[in-house]
Amino acid sequence: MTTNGIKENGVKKTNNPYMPRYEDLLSRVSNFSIIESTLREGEQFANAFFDTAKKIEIAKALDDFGVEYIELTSPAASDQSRQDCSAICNLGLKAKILTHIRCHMDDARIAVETGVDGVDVVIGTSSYLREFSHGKDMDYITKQATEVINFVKSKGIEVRFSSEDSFRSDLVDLLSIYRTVDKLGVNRVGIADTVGCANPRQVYELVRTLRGVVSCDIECHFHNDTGCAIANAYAALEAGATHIDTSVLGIGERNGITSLGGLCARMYTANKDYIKTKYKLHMLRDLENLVADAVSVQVPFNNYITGYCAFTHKAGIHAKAILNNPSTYEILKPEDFGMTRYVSIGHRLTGWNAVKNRVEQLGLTLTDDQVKKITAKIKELADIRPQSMEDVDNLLRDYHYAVTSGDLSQVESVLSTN
Ligand SMILES: CC(=O)SCCNC(=O)CCNC(=O)[C@H](O)C(C)(C)COP(=O)(O)OP(=O)(O)OC[C@H]1O[C@@H](n2cnc3c(N)ncnc32)[C@H](O)[C@@H]1OP(=O)(O)O
Ligand SMILES: O=C(O)CCC(=O)C(=O)O
Ligand SMILES: [Zn+2]
Repeated sequence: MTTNGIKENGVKKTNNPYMPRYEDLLSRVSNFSIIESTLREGEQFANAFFDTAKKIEIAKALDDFGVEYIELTSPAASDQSRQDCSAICNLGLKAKILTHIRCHMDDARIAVETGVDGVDVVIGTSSYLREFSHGKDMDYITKQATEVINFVKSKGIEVRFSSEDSFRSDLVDLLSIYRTVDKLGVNRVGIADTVGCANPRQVYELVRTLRGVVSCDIECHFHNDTGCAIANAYAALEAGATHIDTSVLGIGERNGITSLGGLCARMYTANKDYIKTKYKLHMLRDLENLVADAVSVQVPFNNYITGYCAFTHKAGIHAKAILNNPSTYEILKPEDFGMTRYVSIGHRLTGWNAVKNRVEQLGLTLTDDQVKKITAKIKELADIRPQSMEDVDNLLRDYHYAVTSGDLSQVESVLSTN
């Protein structure tokens, strides 16, 4: 690794603190592609059933959003899956269309006839899957992969080879098969955290090691069983991965994979302009609603970007600062995603600055001292039950009316404890 003042490849580096570090040169956080797998991994979600029309609607929406690749269910899964794959290939979308198959010639023969731009080939390399899934050893896998890859390449379309359950596979086996398929000329190799066991540090190390072994692109696929799917995707990009698999709302087998929206949120913090230029972020909400509806789930309340409270500020200390400068408590700008900010004031954690802002929004005029008094009243009421915005607005209007009337008994009546 390059570090200042340390010899690398026999060359002494100068001790310049501004010199780019090796890690920075590896990083692809500002230069990566999304392989959107709602129509493949997402179809493995427990609730998912997409008919042809729904698949086409989702594929078009993903294409509009700007993802670079759309991955579809294996055409070997069923006759309708094969027909749907061809139908989506015929849509003439900007995104490249991929399908995902087992490392098997039977599947490969069907896949190349669908009109896809590329085929994602996968086979398990961990001892679990070698023993209990397909039952093949590494020699057999290598032979089979060679045949399938050469066949797909002979059709002039992209091919990716991926090792399922990469993080529970033997590192020597992994690097050896990746090196072999790289030499065969695959477009990408894939690393898959199939069971969601990996953490960002392990991901960084494996991807960085692989980056030194293959010259092709590196795709990564992360399951979210232990909550690391987005962080792992970020770590992979930092280590030189070029492609990340996502699905809308993260739907997939078990509790799913890196979500498209979550990845956008994370990458926005790394390079806002890059993400804003590449993807139509304001379409995210409609895209998520489309998929949520198709699989009969609600968008989670705490979803990245589009969760109902993702841009709601509540505590008085936050509200004051947000009203002065939204960057104080917002790393994502809601307007960049077609969302709006909301300051909630009808509760006992509110503060006079937030209430004053609401007073001004309503076009009322109160002194700071008066705002503080009515804030105390809001808190008193909210100690009993939360107040809706309408409740608060009515109270503010009543109080304003009372103070402008000059009738002290009316003022006291508004402020008094009932
Ligand atoms: C981690 C992942 O998500 S990988 C992608 C998962 N996607 C899918 O499974 C797609 C949907 N699947 C299907 O429709 C079916 O499973 C099919 C059509 C692929 C296969 O169906 P079947 O022939 O009935 O086999 P079944 O599903 O019971 O078992 C899988 C077979 O593939 C073999 N296999 C499993 N993984 C692989 C692989 N990556 N490469 C080659 N063969 C494999 C298994 O050994 C087993 O073979 P067997 O028939 O000799 O026992
Ligand atoms: O093909 C791949 O890389 C990933 C397959 C998959 O869905 C997984 O391993 O979880
Ligand atoms: Zn998966």
